[in-house]
Amino acid sequence: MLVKGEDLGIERGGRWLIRHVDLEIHRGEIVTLIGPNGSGKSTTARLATGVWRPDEGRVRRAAGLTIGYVPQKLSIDRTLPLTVERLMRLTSRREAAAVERALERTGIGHLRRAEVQNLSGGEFQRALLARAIVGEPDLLVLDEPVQGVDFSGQVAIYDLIGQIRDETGCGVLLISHDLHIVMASTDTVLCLNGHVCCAGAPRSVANDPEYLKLFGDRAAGTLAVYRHQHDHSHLPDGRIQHPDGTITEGHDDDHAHRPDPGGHGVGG
Ligand SMILES: Nc1ncnc2c1ncn2[C@@H]1O[C@H](COP(=O)(O)OP(=O)(O)OP(=O)(O)O)[C@@H](O)[C@H]1O
Repeated sequence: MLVKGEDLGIERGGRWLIRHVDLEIHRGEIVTLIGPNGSGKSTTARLATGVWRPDEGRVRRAAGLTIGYVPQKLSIDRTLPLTVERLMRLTSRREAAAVERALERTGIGHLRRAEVQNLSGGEFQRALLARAIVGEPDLLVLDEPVQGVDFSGQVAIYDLIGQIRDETGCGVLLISHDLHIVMASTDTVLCLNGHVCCAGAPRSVANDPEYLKLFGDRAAGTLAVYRHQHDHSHLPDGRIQHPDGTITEGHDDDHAHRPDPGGHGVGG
């Protein structure tokens, strides 16, 4: 267990931002927080990491837990001259070799000396991810790590996060708005709306009436995609076997809309 929060509540200005939230993150597990704007996702992440203390409930963290963080907003002016290398060391001292490894790991080793202001949306997010993993943390906390990234770039970044998890065994607490990707690349989903509406494996959350109520048509869409992904198997020769046993030729466009960046986390 890396982090365990029980019955968490936090009050600001006479209002409960979240209440009765339970959360548990294990080594090697990707836990994703979803929910509408203002539903308490970032607040929950702040409590989990200890940036804020809960007014109710308690949080336990593994002894000596180290955390790498990609914030939702970075308080740097992206128009100021700043190289990627310096961005990596802005808030903590890091060995040059560790910085280089992290940049290589996130696929932007060649951009070490590039100006941050010239990076594309995807490159910038990769730089933030690199910055979060330099210290090889036990837990990665990623608050909307694909902002400003186009769809295929998002899939690639989620795929990368899954690879980092596989290689390092770190736990990941993710905040995401993309229900499709979340359902495909997460172990556990926590659906928030000031409280926990529903939680569990993506499959069970996608079928939960609370989830469907909260996200309406968007949820119905995820469910369709989710069922589509999991109602058949892919044979080694590329053909597709359906639940009734029939086999059809696999077509590339069959999965054109499929967001699964590599099948991390969800069992078939
Ligand atoms: N320091 C604070 N003082 C008072 N209220 C706050 C504070 N920080 C956040 N809130 C309020 O808490 C609620 C939850 O905010 P939070 O940022 O956790 O939501 P979120 O689910 O991450 O939203 P989004 O998807 O828009 O990022 C919001 O109504 C927000 O206005």
